[in-house]
Amino acid sequence: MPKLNPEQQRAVKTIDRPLLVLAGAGSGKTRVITEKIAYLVKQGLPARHIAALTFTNKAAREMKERISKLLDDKQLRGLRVSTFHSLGLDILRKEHKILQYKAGISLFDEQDKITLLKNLISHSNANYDIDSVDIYSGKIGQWKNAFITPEQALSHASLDDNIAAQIYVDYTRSLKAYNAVDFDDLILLPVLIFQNHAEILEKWQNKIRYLLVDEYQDTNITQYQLVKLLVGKLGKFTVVGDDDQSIYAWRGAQPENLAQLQKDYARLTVIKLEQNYRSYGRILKVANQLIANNPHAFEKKLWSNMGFGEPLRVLTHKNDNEEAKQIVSEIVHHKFKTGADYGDYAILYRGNHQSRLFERSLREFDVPYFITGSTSFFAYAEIKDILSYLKLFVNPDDDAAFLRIVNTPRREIGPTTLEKLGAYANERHISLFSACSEMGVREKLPQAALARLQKFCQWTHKTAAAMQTGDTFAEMNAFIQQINYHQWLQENSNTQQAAERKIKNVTELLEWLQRIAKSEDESEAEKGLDDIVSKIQLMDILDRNQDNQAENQVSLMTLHAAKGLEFPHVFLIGIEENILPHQNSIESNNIEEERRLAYVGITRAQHTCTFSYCTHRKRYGDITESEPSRFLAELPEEDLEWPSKKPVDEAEQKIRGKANLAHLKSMLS
Ligand SMILES: Nc1ncnc2c1ncn2[C@@H]1O[C@H](COP(=O)(O)OP(=O)(O)OP(=O)(O)O)[C@@H](O)[C@H]1O
Ligand SMILES: [Mg+2]
Repeated sequence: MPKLNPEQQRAVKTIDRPLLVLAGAGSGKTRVITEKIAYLVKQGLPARHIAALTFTNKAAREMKERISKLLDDKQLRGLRVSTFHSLGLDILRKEHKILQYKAGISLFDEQDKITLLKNLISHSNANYDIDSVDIYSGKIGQWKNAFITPEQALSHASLDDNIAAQIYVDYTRSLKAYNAVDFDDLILLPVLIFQNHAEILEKWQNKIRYLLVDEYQDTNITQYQLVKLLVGKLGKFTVVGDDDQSIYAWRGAQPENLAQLQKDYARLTVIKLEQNYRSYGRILKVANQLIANNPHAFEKKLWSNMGFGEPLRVLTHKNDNEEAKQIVSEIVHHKFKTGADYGDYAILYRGNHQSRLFERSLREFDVPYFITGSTSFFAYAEIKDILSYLKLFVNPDDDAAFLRIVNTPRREIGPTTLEKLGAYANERHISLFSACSEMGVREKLPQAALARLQKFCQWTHKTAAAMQTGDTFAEMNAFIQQINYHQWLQENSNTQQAAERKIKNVTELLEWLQRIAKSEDESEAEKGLDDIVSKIQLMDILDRNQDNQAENQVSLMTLHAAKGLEFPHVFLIGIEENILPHQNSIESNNIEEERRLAYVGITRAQHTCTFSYCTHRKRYGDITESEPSRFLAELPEEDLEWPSKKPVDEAEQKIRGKANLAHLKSMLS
């Protein structure tokens, strides 16, 4: 490992006061975090008192890996390196009683949330509009991220937001009735607990005596509250971030949190790192010039002594099919010429849908690849089914799980029955499962239908008990047999092949669950069914298939997913108006965030960075004309190369015109 530079060393050794490391891409911020953890342990602070927080499981995993090279197993024991959300889940699972939650809390994902909201809307007499369900859902998320409770939302909401605020109140009440929380609650509820119960806060402050946060610019208001509460007045923390890489405003991120730190902690030390160890100088120069077009609250410099490097290429294509083909063929040739590994290449894009044509070309060329964040294993119906059963065993009040599997496989429990049951449960503010055993429901449902429901409930109880007391995994296999699930999959698949694939997925899920149960984990010794289920639920929501990439595969991912990573060769594709910058951002005049995204993309590159755009592209079934992104015109002309001159002279002229204009402007100002 090369030595840390003096500023990095200062950052590692500053432990007696709050510290902010504010620095550009590739300057070693994440490295400071990992080295600092090792330093703290070697200074005598046991690892179990240290927590490091990141935003994705992938980042957490990478960080753990880096630290394990610096410390041995014994020194590492109890170290907490996790996402904000899994720390929140941990707190909630230990302290749920204070909020009158029962053990076995269910975690609702976005789809569960929408289903619940729709259900509330359809059973309510209030003036709710089913077509606005996405808007309500978004609003509720924004409130939770801004640390606004339902009561506060209701009393402060504008006329426009009033209905959403009412739904927020109902939604919160229903979640509680189902013993469920949503993703945003994983931060919000721990903050509420800490704010209202000093003794619990003190316990956690004692547990976590030093806190480190990576990518701090992406914290939202509620996350900042959590950090503030945990570190207390002493402010034993290190946070690192880069305001130019703030790309989660749409999820409530507040880059202002960087400035806020200075106001909240008078003793805050700010360290800036200026040397970039990742990229060739030219890549850095191009990135710096692009981001200079954004206003800046903090002045940062960034230089590299890795050598200047070749000009960055801009490839133009006549359509998106060609783009995919040519880039894949470039990669194959380049690899052949230089002896690089496929793992050295990354194809980055603005939206997930852009990966499709590339996948096809990669397969045609027989190039191994890995897509981060594509359709998740957890999105498969059979996986959702089995997980819903398990969720229901852990928490019978989980209505989302109940509805998913009460009639899968078929039990002759139809929509009319469920509708009547739902109306009754809603009236009484209880879960569907509880409603089945109430006296009052007898008047609402035909006897035969109710008998079938009750039979299902009894079976659920019995199986859940067996799973909790007996051999969990043997019981899991047993229940899947009892419900004849494999046969049901056979009957409900179009081909034998599809059925086999689904059965294989189920087997894989069971193996995975077993691995989770066995995996040694920082803070938990016991691994009951509810532990396993909550772990896998969070994995599902956070990860969406970001799991173990094999070596020697080309990486495909969105710019958002690429944050924090680095690759020798980067292809930034679809650098076109309405894609990057995204159409929505153009319409809402939010170009700065798009520029930061482009900056994140360019700064992932170590040796080469190639841009590519098309003059025509298929959108919504039609061929439409595409214009190169305005960001290309903001880049220094002398550092770009346009190899494919012929077919698009005109477009290039246009860009060069703009580039000259930008150049002139920058000279004049
Ligand atoms: N002092 C150093 N000497 C040599 N290499 C270093 C040094 N510090 C960091 N590096 C290397 O530089 C690269 C970038 O470091 P790191 O990922 O920590 O940067 P970062 O500031 O977190 O970047 P980003 O803003 O993209 O998250 C890594 O490959 C890291 O190993
Ligand atoms: Mg980093």
